[in-house]
Amino acid sequence: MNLTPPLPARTLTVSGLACRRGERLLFTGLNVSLSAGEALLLRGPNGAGKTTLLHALAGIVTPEAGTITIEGRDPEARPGTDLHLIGHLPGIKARLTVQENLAFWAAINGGNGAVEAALETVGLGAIPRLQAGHLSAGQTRRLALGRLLVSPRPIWLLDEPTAALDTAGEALVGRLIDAHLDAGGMMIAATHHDLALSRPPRTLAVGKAD
Ligand SMILES: Nc1ncnc2c1ncn2[C@@H]1O[C@H](COP(=O)(O)OP(=O)(O)OP(=O)(O)O)[C@@H](O)[C@H]1O
Repeated sequence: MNLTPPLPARTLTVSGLACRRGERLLFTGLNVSLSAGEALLLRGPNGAGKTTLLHALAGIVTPEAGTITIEGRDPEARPGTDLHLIGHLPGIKARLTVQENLAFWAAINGGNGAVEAALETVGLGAIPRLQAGHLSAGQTRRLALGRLLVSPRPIWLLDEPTAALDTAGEALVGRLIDAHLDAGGMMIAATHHDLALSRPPRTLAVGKAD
């Protein structure tokens, strides 16, 4: 699958990261670095802090300590413009159609407008005019994944990307990530499941050591 053009190379370096939520210090001293073409799976039990780490990487949670450095990014660019965060909440507008949702995301993310191709790829090509509020859980997840395709960005942060997906959907996620890595992107996913990737990803245990 060749979905994305060559992506601008980035290096992500996390040093001594600590994150707190309320009274709880979720993790401390977290170090990892990732280069173009690499994938990292975040592992840990419920509540360990995987989503919090993704949000810190996306710049929407302020760490308690440590640094997150993205080398290669345009220092003039707005924060977050070289990454996608696909979280538990799909960010879909229920009253817009399937096609309108992706067109909306392409427009606000400065995308390439390849909405029809993206819908075909994620398996929603037959229902572009259906209101997104009527989609099933798995179809909703597929539409959220379509956002990755209409505005290519080098860093994908995915929270349980296979949630609600059937077997074919799980394979689709693997192919999308493989193509993204082949194009020079990087991907970090919080997941309790293995992803169907062609090359074994690195893993990082998130949570307190005690
Ligand atoms: N805004 C918040 N205020 C207070 N506590 C929070 C907040 N957001 C998350 N938490 C708490 O932080 C902890 C870590 O949550 P997080 O969602 O990062 O875990 P996770 O490892 O992704 O879990 P899961 O595997 O269940 O998705 C949890 O105990 C959660 O209740």
